[in-house]
Amino acid sequence: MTTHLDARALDSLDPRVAVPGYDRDQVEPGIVHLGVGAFHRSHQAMYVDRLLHEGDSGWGICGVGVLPSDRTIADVLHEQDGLYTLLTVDPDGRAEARVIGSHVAHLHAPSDPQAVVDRLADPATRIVSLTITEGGYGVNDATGEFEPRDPATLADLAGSSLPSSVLGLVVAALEVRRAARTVPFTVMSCDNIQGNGHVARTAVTAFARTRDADLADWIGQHVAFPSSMVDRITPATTAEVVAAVAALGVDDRWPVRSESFTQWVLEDRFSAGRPAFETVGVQVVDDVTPYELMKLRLLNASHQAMGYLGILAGETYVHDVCRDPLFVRFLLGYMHHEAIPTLRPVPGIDLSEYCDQLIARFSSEAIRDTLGRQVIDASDRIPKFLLPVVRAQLAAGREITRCALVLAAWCRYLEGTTDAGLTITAEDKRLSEIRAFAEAEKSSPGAFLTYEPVFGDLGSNPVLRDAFGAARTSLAHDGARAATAALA
Ligand SMILES: NC(=O)c1ccc[n+]([C@@H]2O[C@H](COP(=O)([O-])OP(=O)(O)OC[C@H]3O[C@@H](n4cnc5c(N)ncnc54)[C@H](O)[C@@H]3O)[C@@H](O)[C@H]2O)c1
Ligand SMILES: O=P(O)(O)OC[C@@H](O)[C@@H](O)[C@H](O)[C@H](O)CO
Repeated sequence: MTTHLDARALDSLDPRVAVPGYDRDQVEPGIVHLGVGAFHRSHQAMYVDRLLHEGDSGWGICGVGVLPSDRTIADVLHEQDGLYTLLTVDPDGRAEARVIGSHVAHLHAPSDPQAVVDRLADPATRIVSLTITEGGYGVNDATGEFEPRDPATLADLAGSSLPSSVLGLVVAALEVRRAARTVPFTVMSCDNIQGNGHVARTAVTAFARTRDADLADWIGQHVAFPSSMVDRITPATTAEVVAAVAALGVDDRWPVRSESFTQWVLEDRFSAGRPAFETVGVQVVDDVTPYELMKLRLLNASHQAMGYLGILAGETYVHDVCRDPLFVRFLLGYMHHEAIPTLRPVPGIDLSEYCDQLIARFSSEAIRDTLGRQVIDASDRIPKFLLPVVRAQLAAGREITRCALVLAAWCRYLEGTTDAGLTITAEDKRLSEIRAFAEAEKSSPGAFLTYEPVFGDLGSNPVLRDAFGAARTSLAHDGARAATAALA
């Protein structure tokens, strides 16, 4: 017997499920969040739920779906009065369930773009936060220039009457605020990108400049774009997660399950005020860079390091790979010998302990994270997570053999079959382009590395070309396990 989750159900839920202990009717949405995916719901919305428990009712969230495919999610949240269940599990399998109440409004931009612009332009909106994926900003990793490729941004740049992209919506609202002399909101990116604040600033100001140079200058001077390091492993919701929540008596069409670990390190730069994030576990700092580098190069790059090799070796789950001593040796070897030498000291963190903790987090069977999740849109992720390590190591004349094996495994993965001959279905916005370079590699060694949108000028580096060539040969002749063993 389950109870449909909505505001009326909160008083009668199973006591194992914690519920909002504040009056949601009193909560004002001071934050508008674009990209209400799994991660936002396990992370930022959970921190804001804690804030609301502390009595700060001015910082609720209005969620916005920007893609047409976000319609279903908008409908579910509407049916559930914005409520959903967050299930957190630790590596020992202990679980906690909590209904998150911080989403008090929701808009679907493709259905009503003007309503989104109005909400963003409303003086009550003081922070606009984003989780729109690494590829959502249209900034070229190799050049740092704004070079959008997605149709919605291109249509907005071409002058469509109502905006359909994140940048179009944000810039349209900033234009209204400037004209009305309303203090501008902060744009707070929570995507896994080094210097995510700088990247967001580049994208927003470059987009605005195509409209009005004065507007772009005003944004550059007055809008704050704090950078942040965000961390909580959150796989996509599956039917199994829905069933786990139903077993607690809650009929929730869109719960989310994450690990219990969570971290958020945030720069203290806000143009229209901020909630007391530090009271609910956020580390508010002057410079987030060392934390970002640590997380992206150790955690996210390790996901890349295990993804392609693991899939070629026939594995499906992150925890299976991370309980295999061979892959653990390889991952720790990558972390200690190739990633850590590129990092700065991180205040309060012992990097060796951090690496061991990562292996423990990755080994958690309870969240059932998949290798498949790590390799979607690899052409957006590899340049942000792994190639900065390659560049820094090459510049210092240090080793890159494990990184080269990961790149070679990505190339083999794109060729489309596992070591056992099973078909791999890759998903990437640039799939046809990048696959052509992987095919060319078969007859022209090094061709893969000349795919400029990903590798930039790295493709001509002789050290990388040699290491990549040797790694690819090893993978082709011996398979992923043996090639990994040779470097583990
Ligand atoms: N899942 C995690 O463990 C995790 C952890 C830390 C950070 N993140 C960051 O959060 C991002 C989203 O992860 P998720 O797990 O929520 O994924 P998800 O697939 O559940 O959600 C992605 C969201 O981004 C939106 N989106 C995607 N492309 C967009 C575009 N071009 N314009 C506007 N909206 C767009 C989608 O509509 C959706 O709401 C990641 O790419 C990463 O940068 C994720
Ligand atoms: O979601 P992405 O694209 O940034 O990267 C995939 C994973 O590495 C990532 O989701 C991690 O699980 C997350 O960054 C942990 O905090």
